Amino acid sequence: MAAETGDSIRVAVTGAGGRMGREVIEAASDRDDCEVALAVNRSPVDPVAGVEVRDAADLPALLAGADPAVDVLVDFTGPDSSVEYVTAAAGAGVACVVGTTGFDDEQEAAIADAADAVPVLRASNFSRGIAALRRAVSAAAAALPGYDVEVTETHHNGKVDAPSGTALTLLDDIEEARPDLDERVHGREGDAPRTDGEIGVHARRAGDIAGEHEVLMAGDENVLELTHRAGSRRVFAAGALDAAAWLAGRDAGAYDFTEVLE
Ligand SMILES: NC(=O)C1=CN([C@@H]2O[C@H](COP(=O)(O)OP(=O)(O)OC[C@H]3O[C@@H](n4cnc5c(N)ncnc54)[C@H](OP(=O)(O)O)[C@@H]3O)[C@@H](O)[C@H]2O)C=CC1
Ligand SMILES: O=C(O)C1=N[C@H](C(=O)O)C[C@H](O)C1
Repeated sequence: MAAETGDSIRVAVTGAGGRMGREVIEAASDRDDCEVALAVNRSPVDPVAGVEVRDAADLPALLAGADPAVDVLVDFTGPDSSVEYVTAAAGAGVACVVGTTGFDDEQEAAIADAADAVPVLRASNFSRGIAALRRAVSAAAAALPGYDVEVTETHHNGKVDAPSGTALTLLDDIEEARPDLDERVHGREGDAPRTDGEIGVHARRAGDIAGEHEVLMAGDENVLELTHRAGSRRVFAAGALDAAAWLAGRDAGAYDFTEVLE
């Protein structure tokens, strides 16, 4: 059973000292539908928005001993730690919202295993604008057969994974609508022209840009550009907490952010 309207859910935040972890804790402090019951980080950090940050190595014991219990763990960390934390949450019967990107196939499988035990909701991007962009891109790709498609993402200089998780999601969407596009060309250099099956993929890293994604579709004498820009990380934190409130109390299984928005 999902949490009833009006209930405040108890959230555990991993990576509490990171850019997104801090943003999630700060966003939760402004909401009535959730409270941060537990915050952990690998490295020691000072309290965030008045919330004490505990040692992430103790997460399994902290989850098991939480009274009242934690409802949902919200994870924005790295692929290795995300698998570790989600596995710990599954062991403790705690639902998970996962925003971390950059998983390899083995790590993807480990997260999928956790969804056999608890509800797990993942999204490469928790902004509603990207959810709308995905729908627009799918429709445009299907409507424009034969057009050349290029995806460009731009992020802050601290981002580790490239291309971004969102860019990979958009690429999956484009390939589903245009099965003839079956070769991802990352960056481009050399002396050969573009081939028909290519999708160009470009990752830029600069300054403190929160996240920009652009899909360009070009045919003869007309060009369509669809762009989303996140103004700050607040939008991702709000979406992740909306997802946590939606997920609490649901059955075990894998869920998608688009379901929260339906
Ligand atoms: N889905 C979405 O909407 C969004 C997803 N993201 C994704 O969230 C993730 C985090 O991004 P961001 O907050 O900017 O990153 P930061 O580098 O600012 O923070 C990363 C956090 O994860 C911890 N961490 C990283 N690696 C490990 C590890 N191996 N073991 C334990 N802890 C670890 C860090 O701990 P420590 O302090 O000890 O280093 C830190 O708390 C990325 O994958 C990013 O792509 C980001 C924004 C939005
Ligand atoms: O690392 C980030 O900052 C972001 N990561 C996500 C991604 O990889 O797509 C989402 C957002 O663009 C910000």
